[in-house]
Amino acid sequence: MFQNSLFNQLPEKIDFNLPDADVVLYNNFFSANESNLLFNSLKTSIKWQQDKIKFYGKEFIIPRLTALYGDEDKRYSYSGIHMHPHQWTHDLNCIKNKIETIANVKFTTCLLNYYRNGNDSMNWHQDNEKELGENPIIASVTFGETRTFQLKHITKTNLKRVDIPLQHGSFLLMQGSTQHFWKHKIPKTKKQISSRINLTFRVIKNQN
Ligand SMILES: O=C(O)CCC(=O)C(=O)O
Ligand SMILES: [Fe+2]
Repeated sequence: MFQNSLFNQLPEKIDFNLPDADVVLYNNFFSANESNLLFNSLKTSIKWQQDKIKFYGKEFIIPRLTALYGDEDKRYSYSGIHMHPHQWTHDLNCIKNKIETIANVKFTTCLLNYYRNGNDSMNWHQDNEKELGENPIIASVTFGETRTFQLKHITKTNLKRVDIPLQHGSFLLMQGSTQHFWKHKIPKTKKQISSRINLTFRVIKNQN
């Protein structure tokens, strides 16, 4: 306990005040100790897979590993990949409960990304699938290596790109009109870096 209180940094809230968006970052939302434990546990216990996507008739291997967990009745499709969720685990429920106190919603689904090294990445996109509803709320948690999260306004090209380093134990919350007006990505880096686990909690509306 003493060690924790001495060495752990306090959570820090940063509101980016972006036009047409609501993006807030909490650094050190999870303590260093909690983050280390969760990183190691998720790395080995999550059922990671590597998917292929079809783009203009050609197949591409996605440059990262992914996994879908969540409520059993909530399927999720993105980039032509249809995923059926695995059941919530103890780790995921702990993380979900903690972020729900801030986000004020009950998340139904968690899409996880495992970036093995600097060559793994995610291209520009908006999380605006129709099952996420009109104004998607996306809660993004990072464990492991810091990667840069880039945001770019879709129509106001005079606005500068925003680069946000997402650190071990951080929690980024995107909501409101963010997914209508801004796209985001995780670029590759030539730096020799180790792996990062990202969890994006989402609310999937009722499906038939
Ligand atoms: O790895 C990240 O921080 C971004 C993940 C993301 O944008 C997504 O899963 O939709
Ligand atoms: Fe995304």
